[in-house]
Amino acid sequence: MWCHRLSHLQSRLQDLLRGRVTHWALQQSNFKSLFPLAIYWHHTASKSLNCVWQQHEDHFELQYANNVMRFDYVWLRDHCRSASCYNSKTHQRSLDTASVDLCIQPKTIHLDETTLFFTWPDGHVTRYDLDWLVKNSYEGQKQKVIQPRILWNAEIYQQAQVPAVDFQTFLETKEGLKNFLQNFLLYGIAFVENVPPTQKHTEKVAERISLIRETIYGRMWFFTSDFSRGDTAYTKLALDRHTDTTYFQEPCGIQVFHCLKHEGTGGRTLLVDGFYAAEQVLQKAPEEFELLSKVPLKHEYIENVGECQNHMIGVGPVLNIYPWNKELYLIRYNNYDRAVINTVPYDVVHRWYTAHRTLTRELRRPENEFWVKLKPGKVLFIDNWRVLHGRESFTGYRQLCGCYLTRDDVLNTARLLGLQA
Ligand SMILES: C[N+](C)(C)CCCC[C@H](N)C(=O)O
Ligand SMILES: O=C(O)CCC(=O)C(=O)O
Ligand SMILES: [Fe+2]
Repeated sequence: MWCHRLSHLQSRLQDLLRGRVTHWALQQSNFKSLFPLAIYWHHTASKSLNCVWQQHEDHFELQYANNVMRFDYVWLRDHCRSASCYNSKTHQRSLDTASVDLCIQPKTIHLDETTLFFTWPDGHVTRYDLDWLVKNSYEGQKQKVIQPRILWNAEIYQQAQVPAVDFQTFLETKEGLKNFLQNFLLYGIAFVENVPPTQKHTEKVAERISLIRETIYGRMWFFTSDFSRGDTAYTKLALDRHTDTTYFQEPCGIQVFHCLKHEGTGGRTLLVDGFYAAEQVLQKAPEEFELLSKVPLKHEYIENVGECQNHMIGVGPVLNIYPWNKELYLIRYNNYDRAVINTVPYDVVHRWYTAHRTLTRELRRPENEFWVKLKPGKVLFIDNWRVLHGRESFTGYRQLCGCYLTRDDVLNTARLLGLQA
């Protein structure tokens, strides 16, 4: 932003020569204090408001409600909520951001009660409520989590005694739905019980909270151990903990399981909170956590069984975190479907394997394993971006039905019910 600084400095020097300096602290003679523009802190008249601000050369600084916030001038112009810049009916920006001068600076700034007024060089006025700025500042967001969660191991989950919601209550009441979603958001798993054991009823349950995500497995799927598809899921073999569809660019957000029938032994479902395990890695070996969040890998699904021919590739790190607050939002963990690692130099690969081992060790701790036998009538929702699932090998005839859900639509439902998601 040199254009900014130079032109500003020039006009300041001109002001100095003409003796038109207003907010210029001449008594401060050290070099550093001469050049940053704003030396002058503006205090509010009312002491109770406790707000001070300063107009710097390239940003606006605001201290309010125990926050120190810095705002870029283009940002301040871009977020203008005036009628000509923002359509409050559609909640969409009308302003063409590309028309804003990247060196823009306000001509004047003033505070009236709790509203800041920025007057721009063309005379346009932007107003911001102080609380809106606090809520929407980077500094404010950085300290907030996007989604509150309760991380669990088997004991924590069992002690929490999270109730399952009844089928009728879930379908017919807003509270039933809201309680269910709140638990799902907090723990990453939730159950609906007393569901008639059919595919149609399972679909109804799924549709109560989201659109169903159709994939190569269909919309609603129904499977047994007939190897009708080229994947170990369609056998009687045990499956170690994993998340599904790691080979999609966006892995499916939620998985719904309903066991419609099992005449035989074994076949219990294993659930592990991947975020709890990742948190242990962060505590014990932060540099390994960081590596797992930085190294991108491929997962792959290659199928060639009968009519089913598919080749899916998804790329991304094992741990996905928001860069501004480091919050974990997606774990991609499937050792069966992990593709050849060919995107990483050998020395990083070795460190990656070490980090992956640390995470695997945490995921495999028996105290982190929650085992449950799925029974007809009990529908399980799993946050496939957080909780890993697996199964014990089994004997006999076992039918499972379910579907994947689009994460956006589940969160949409939750937000409309007033939940933080
Ligand atoms: C659930 N359903 C049986 C339809 C699909 C199974 C997908 C299995 C695959 N290995 C994965 O983990 O993504
Ligand atoms: O058979 C099961 O219980 C689950 C298999 C599985 O991992 C899947 O279908 O995604
Ligand atoms: Fe799976």
